[in-house]
Amino acid sequence: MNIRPRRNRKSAVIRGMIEETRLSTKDFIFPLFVIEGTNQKEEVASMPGIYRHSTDLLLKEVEECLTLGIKAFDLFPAYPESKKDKMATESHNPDTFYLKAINKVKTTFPEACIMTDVAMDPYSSDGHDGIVKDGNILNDETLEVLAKMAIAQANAGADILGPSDMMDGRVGFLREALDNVGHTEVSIMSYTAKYASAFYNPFRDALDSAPKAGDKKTYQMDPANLHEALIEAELDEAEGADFLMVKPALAYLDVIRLLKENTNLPIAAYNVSGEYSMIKAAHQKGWLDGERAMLESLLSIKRAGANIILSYFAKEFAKLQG
Ligand SMILES: NCc1[nH]cc(CCC(=O)O)c1CC(=O)O
Ligand SMILES: [Mg+2]
Repeated sequence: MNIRPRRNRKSAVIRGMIEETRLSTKDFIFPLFVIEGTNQKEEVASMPGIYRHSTDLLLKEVEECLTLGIKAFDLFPAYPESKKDKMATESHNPDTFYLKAINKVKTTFPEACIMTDVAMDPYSSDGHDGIVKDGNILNDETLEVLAKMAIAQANAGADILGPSDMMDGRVGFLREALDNVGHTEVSIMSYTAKYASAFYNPFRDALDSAPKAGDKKTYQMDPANLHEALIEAELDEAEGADFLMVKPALAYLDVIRLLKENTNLPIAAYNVSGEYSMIKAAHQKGWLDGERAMLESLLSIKRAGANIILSYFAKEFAKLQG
């Protein structure tokens, strides 16, 4: 034997030098849940360690994360049922707490990068990402609502908008709507390949946003499909997306790799709520080492080709870098 791969594994120093993939706090976007009120901090039952914050406490959380090196945040609002309707009207009410929270965070911490979510579900009495009519999700009518909320979020100070709804044509529609009102600098991170996944349930608990009837399979992608993601990617790129996202991440590492190899745009991956919760739950049961499982899964997402990772583990990861 003149070739022994184990020689390159013999010490921590050598292993460190030949590491092909390295995670950095700069890779992360930290999703945060926002609720109305003051001095509110509620743990999400199915996401240990993750909270819904009122704006005042959200500012403290953002400040702490900035100190740890996390500079990018994705804000999601949780609304009570009383604020929801079929048309998601509250999403573009200029006085709504979510838009005010975006503005407050951005003006308090101008150095932070603030991403927001463009989709109807947190404000929809149907719990769907689009307008529901006779059990169908209307595509083109939904685009008008998305454009209103996108402009409202851009006006509030969002740096990056994240359309997470999977309506066809929305990236181009939003790009034009934003440009028409002068928001040419606001970026779009498209949820390009978003699958109809079982791993979103804890998020829907956090937002109380589960569909009231039916599922999301007529707009979110079928987990069986890989190449269909390329169709979505080509369209989003042509429509002016600045970043392409794959979601979820761990069960879709092949999709991350495929998109990475087929675009020059940066690729983001969303390490979703269920991926977080299953590691936390197994750790709580003593069935695996949660910290190692976290690091290994985050590493796999980057190794697959993601430039950016949206993850509920972001803060925990940053703390470990210490
Ligand atoms: N527009 C909805 C939206 N935006 C982000 C997530 C999921 C995020 C997560 O699970 O962490 C979802 C859930 C869904 O599509 O039902
Ligand atoms: Mg699409």
